[in-house]
Amino acid sequence: MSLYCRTFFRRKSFGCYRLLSTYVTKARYLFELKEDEEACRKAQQTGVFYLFHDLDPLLQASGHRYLVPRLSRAASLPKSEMEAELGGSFIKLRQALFQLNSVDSSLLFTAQALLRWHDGHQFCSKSGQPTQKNMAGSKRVCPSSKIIYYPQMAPVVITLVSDGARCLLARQSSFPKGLYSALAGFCDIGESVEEAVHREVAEEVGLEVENLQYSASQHWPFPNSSLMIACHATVKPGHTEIQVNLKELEAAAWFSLDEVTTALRRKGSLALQPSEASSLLLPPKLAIAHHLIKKWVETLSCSSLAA
Ligand SMILES: NC(=O)C1=CN([C@@H]2O[C@H](COP(=O)(O)OP(=O)(O)OC[C@H]3O[C@@H](n4cnc5c(N)ncnc54)[C@H](O)[C@@H]3O)[C@@H](O)[C@H]2O)C=CC1
Ligand SMILES: [Mg+2]
Repeated sequence: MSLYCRTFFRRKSFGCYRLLSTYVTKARYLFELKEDEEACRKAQQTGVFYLFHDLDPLLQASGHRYLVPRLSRAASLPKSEMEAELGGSFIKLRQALFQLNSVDSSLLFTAQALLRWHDGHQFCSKSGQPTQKNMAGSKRVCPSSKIIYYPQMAPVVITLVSDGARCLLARQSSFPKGLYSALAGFCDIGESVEEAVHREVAEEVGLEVENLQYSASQHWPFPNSSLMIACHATVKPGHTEIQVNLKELEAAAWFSLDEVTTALRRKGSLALQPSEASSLLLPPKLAIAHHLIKKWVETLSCSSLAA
């Protein structure tokens, strides 16, 4: 269901009619499912299911894409029988990233993150006793210590640093060949987003940034659940010399608008053709790093056109 549905309908409230958008109705319904075990049980009878095996979703190949079957009931069969019966395979989510549409990938990201969290929180860290999941899967409770555990995301800042004409991209040795991304790092406990951005940039490339601007955020399930907080920032004029922290990064460099624009036009998978062996590769559209880089290109292109 679209979050921005334009249909409205009437609901009686406090003796008068109030307009509630379908988005608000949906949000209230999801809240009810988290709180009301019986409502959730009923919803499961008519709801649809995504199937996972060891955190890998069941996908059906369709040309160059993957479709995500929505099943009307949960079943429990051995893996191979399930795959044969449903005409699909359980595939690593990371491998299928390029072949999923954005709605499916967002739902699968959330579902996988939730399953992983439940798997890792079977026991209370205080009493050592087994915890119990509520019907909606939105929390786990320890009957002995009464502690309630809620699914967590680790805040991560991701920053595209610019010197006005170029942007700074970096790579880790684990990245596919040629791939460069924006600087990312986990927030330390007690830190604000601003402090984390300043520290991460200083730590990873030895630069001080200013003019911090929040751009967007994204839930990212790999390797655990992170809330990616994406920002733009600039370096102080004349202070552009990079000192790469080789414990964290393999390389970092400044890239021109032309280089980045050309790389953005390159489509498809993260594998370079032999003829492009030395080319710059950028993160896929699904990743918030891609959004940051695209936004930087658009802003810079507009300002150079206006000049
Ligand atoms: N969606 C996107 O566009 C992008 C997402 N990312 C994600 O951002 C995350 C952080 O990026 P990195 O450069 O690896 O972070 P980082 O620069 O903070 O370095 C990772 C190291 O930080 C430490 N660390 C501190 N708190 C941690 C925590 N809560 N969980 C795990 N390690 C923690 C560990 O020693 C770890 O080796 C990664 O999980 C990566 O998948 C990174 C780039 C792009
Ligand atoms: Mg990092």
